[in-house]
Amino acid sequence: MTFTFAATLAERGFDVELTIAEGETVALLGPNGAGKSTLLNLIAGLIRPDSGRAVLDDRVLFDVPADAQGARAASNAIRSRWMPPHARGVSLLAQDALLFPHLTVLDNVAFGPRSAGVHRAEADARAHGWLRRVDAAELSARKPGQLSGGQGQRIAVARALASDPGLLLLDEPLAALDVSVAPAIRRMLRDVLADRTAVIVTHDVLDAFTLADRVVVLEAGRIVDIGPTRQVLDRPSTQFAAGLAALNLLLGTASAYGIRTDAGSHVAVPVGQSLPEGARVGVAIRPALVSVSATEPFDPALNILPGVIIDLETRGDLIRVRTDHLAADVTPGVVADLDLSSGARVWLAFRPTDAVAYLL
Ligand SMILES: Nc1ncnc2c1ncn2[C@@H]1O[C@H](COP(=O)(O)OP(=O)(O)OP(=O)(O)O)[C@@H](O)[C@H]1O
Repeated sequence: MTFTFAATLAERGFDVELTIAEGETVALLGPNGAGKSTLLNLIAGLIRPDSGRAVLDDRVLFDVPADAQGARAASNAIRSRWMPPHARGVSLLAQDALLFPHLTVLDNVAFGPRSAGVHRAEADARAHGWLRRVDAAELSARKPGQLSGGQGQRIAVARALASDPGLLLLDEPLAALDVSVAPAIRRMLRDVLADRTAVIVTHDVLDAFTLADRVVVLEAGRIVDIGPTRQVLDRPSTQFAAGLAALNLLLGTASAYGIRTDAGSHVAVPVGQSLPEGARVGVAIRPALVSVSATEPFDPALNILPGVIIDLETRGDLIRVRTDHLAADVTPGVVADLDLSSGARVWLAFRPTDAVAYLL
């Protein structure tokens, strides 16, 4: 069930190419408006690309040559191919479980196989099987109106899988759920996604780590980062991915003495770490390893960068001091002692050995 996809949609500034291996789950991350839903909707067949081609297990979902529209008008020589959504073998699970309100849970789950021509007894048997798999067997006779949010989402997953899709698309499946039920649903998804080809849109880095083999970071309709989950989040190449991983990211160029950041600062990296001079590099630093001073410290052993505080945010026992460059996690006592507040000018320091530098 390898899936290959390429599509452009000029109206939304969208231009993405992606291949997903059989059984692989890919997490799709990106800021609001990045094009995550557009990608899912193009795969599901809910919107048409200007150009592109998508193939799932040798079946062409769409094939729209770049000049198809002009050519059709001119000669009709180049034809687009377009498979309707219901024939694609793709299930899209939306954020809110959209179950048929008048059908029982069992009939909701059996709906897919029945529509595909499977006999009632067999469709019901499959539906019971999926309800057991999502730990919701006892809900089979209920109507959707009698379900909690978490129960509804379990049923929606069972329904999406009952039609045995070659590709499962999940659009923030945990976003609408209470934090108290999300862990159980995440465990269930981990179980059902284990050997399945799937794309999951999420804003939660925990989902990426627990559910996905690979992450794709979209920004402004393009892929800006792609790779194994740990690699992309441990060694981010975009501020967005760094933010998800709660890391500071400095981007720059390797010099003979360390890194020259794009903002013009010099940063020393761990001794012995040699990066080819002139290469593009990222430097990741955990906010907990950054200290804040109100006056410029003098310590040649530290990297020291200036910053202007943008905001202060409580994070458990610590306060995250976010500046225009780096963020630092400090105790409330430090905030009080230094009288830190938005707009204040501060100095941020970290040891070279606490930075991780890597080629981009
Ligand atoms: N129906 C539409 N018609 C025209 N443009 C749209 C439509 N829906 C979305 N867009 C635009 O396409 C771009 C991508 O939007 P999309 O909804 O795919 O982003 P997203 O990554 O899913 O965002 P979010 O995280 O907010 O759901 C945005 O610029 C958006 O304004």
